[in-house]
Amino acid sequence: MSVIQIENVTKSYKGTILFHEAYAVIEKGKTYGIVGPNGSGKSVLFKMICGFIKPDHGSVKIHPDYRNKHTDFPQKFGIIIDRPGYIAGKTGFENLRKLADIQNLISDKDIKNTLEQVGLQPESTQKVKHYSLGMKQKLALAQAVMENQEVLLLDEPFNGLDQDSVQNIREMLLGFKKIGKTIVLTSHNKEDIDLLCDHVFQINKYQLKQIL
Ligand SMILES: Nc1ncnc2c1ncn2[C@@H]1O[C@H](COP(=O)(O)OP(=O)(O)OP(=O)(O)O)[C@@H](O)[C@H]1O
Repeated sequence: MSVIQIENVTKSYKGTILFHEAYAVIEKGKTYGIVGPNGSGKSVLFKMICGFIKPDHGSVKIHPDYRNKHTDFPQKFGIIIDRPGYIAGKTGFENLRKLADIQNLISDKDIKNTLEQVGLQPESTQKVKHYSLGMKQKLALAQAVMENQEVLLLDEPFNGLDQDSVQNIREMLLGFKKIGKTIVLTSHNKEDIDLLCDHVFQINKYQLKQIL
């Protein structure tokens, strides 16, 4: 079953072409890597998948199981795109609790378990404004996965992480893979891509070229 179908998508900004008649299919339960140089359109692709921006032509089709009746944002999707806007004066837990309150699907304990899973201290009183880059990244990962979403769109999930943390997050994602989640991620690190991905699309000449 295909979760996402990118069909004939063309997108440009002020005369800069990013995609021209691009196609790709994301199948349920597989892990995909999207690779390409800086500025090639990986984040823009993720934003189109999430319905935050529209293609100029063509379409991004989301399987009905994941369509949301009320918004363009698909349901059962956990995402990292750019850096989430946190409330700087609150702790990691408080930030996640606020986000979780939107759907109210998970308990405080679930949030704390997720913080621990990504390598943050659940009970820490440190405010997010004092977080390091890597800690902010872990918080972004926590918000993406905390609700046990079926599909994860992760733009540069390993950004800013130290080696042990990279290992921890790789293992977390491999665990998600094992239980059948669908994962689409970008990384500039070939090792992450080789280790995690079943399939790889490379942005090449405005197309999504499947290289694995
Ligand atoms: N809202 C926008 N308005 C104008 N240009 C934009 C907009 N959003 C993205 N772009 C441009 O589109 C191009 C692709 O950006 P994108 O962030 O998708 O690249 P990327 O492949 O994710 O890069 P990186 O590897 O550096 O993260 C860039 O040149 C960027 O400046």
